[in-house]
Amino acid sequence: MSCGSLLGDSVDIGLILLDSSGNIRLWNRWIEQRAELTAAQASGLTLARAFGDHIDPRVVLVVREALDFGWSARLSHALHPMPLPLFPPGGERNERMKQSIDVTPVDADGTRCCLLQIRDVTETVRREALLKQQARQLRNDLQSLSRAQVELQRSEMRFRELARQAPAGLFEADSQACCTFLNERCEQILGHSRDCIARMPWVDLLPIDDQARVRSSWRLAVESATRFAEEVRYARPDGKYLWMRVEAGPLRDENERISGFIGTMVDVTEFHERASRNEFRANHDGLTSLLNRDRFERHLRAALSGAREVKDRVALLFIDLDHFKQINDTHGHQAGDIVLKAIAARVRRVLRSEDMVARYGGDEFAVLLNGMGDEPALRAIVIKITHAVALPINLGHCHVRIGCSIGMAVYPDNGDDPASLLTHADKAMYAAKRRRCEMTGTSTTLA
Ligand SMILES: Nc1nc2c(ncn2[C@@H]2O[C@H](COP(=O)(O)OP(=O)(O)OP(=O)(O)O)[C@@H](O)[C@H]2O)c(=O)[nH]1
Repeated sequence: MSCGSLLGDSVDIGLILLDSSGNIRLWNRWIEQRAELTAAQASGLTLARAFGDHIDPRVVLVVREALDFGWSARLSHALHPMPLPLFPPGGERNERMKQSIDVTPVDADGTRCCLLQIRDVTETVRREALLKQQARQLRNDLQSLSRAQVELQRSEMRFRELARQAPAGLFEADSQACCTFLNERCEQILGHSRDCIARMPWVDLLPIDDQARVRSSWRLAVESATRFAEEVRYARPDGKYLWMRVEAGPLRDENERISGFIGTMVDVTEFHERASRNEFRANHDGLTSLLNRDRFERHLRAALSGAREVKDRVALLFIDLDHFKQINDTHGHQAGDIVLKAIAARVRRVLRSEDMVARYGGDEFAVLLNGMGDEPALRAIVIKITHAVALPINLGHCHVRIGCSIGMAVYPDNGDDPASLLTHADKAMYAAKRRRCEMTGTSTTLA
């Protein structure tokens, strides 16, 4: 074996040396393994004869140019995908190897020969294709990302504008109720700038007495991942006092963990005040502000069932003004109203705060005394009320005096339900009125 053959077999590229006539002189082992033709079989043949018809005509051309004009050439895979029919060693016949061929004129013993250096670029081509595919994918991903970024910016702008114009206060807070976002309306409601309350728990702005209750309600919402909803009192720094409805729902991160709350603050002061006014109106008499008949009877029912349980006593007083009509007739209806209001205030004043006083009808009042049952104590209260009612009432241009008749009923002595106690007290009141009329004639004492 020649030194050239030895060298040729030890390299990891294909080497073919053609003499000046284009006949094969060297055909290394690398080629043997991929062409399935031994060096001995190929020796002296032209490339076309050695490889048959499957050879790329460009190979023949560049070999001719190298031999005739001494030109070098490269047949790269990109332009000539498979110049020679070479196959991966041990591979299938249909898997032709991708190659690049350097064609170089060389001088051997004073004659021009041509050397073909053939490299297997199958793997390089495969990697290139993979890289190209990855680059394409990356480009697509980048495009989607920038589209998503534009969309995100747009939706952020949309949200900011919506939040700016929202009629309700919008806020975001962490699990400790510290605000991480507040819109303009929130600032207006709270009367604080965002910077001033950012990162502090909004609960700390509430009146001290309410903080513990609201804080524990917030904590409960955080722990159970449920909605928070509370109506809270709030004193603004400018001294304005308001009611706020605060509602918030949990926000979850990508791992479904609660990352905070997003919610609304709405000024419901007007609604609240209207509701309290309505509630007051539904339960109180418009002229005297005492309880109305309906509310009084509900209190009476509740008091009786309570007394029944603890075996207590309950007293009911029925007060009717004497000859009240004469005040209306003499001084006018407005004067009558002044008298009714004055009497209501006086009766209220002589009783304990826990006693209930109601305007029961036109000039009738009812009193409910819990835990009061013994006759002397009741008599003392009746006398106190009678004296208070009898004091002169200033009508502006004159004073009037008016008397009253009082009837009483005691649970359980005179009945054990509201109706029988009210009937008893009413009858007792009429009996008292008869006695007073007998004693005083028919006159209402006018000053
Ligand atoms: N000013 C005024 N008068 C009222 C009001 N409600 C009822 N009245 C009048 O109260 C008067 C009650 O008359 P009566 O039931 O005869 O009572 P009285 O004049 O006190 O007569 P006796 O109970 O028999 O002593 C009527 O004239 C009603 O019009 C009110 O809200 N304001």
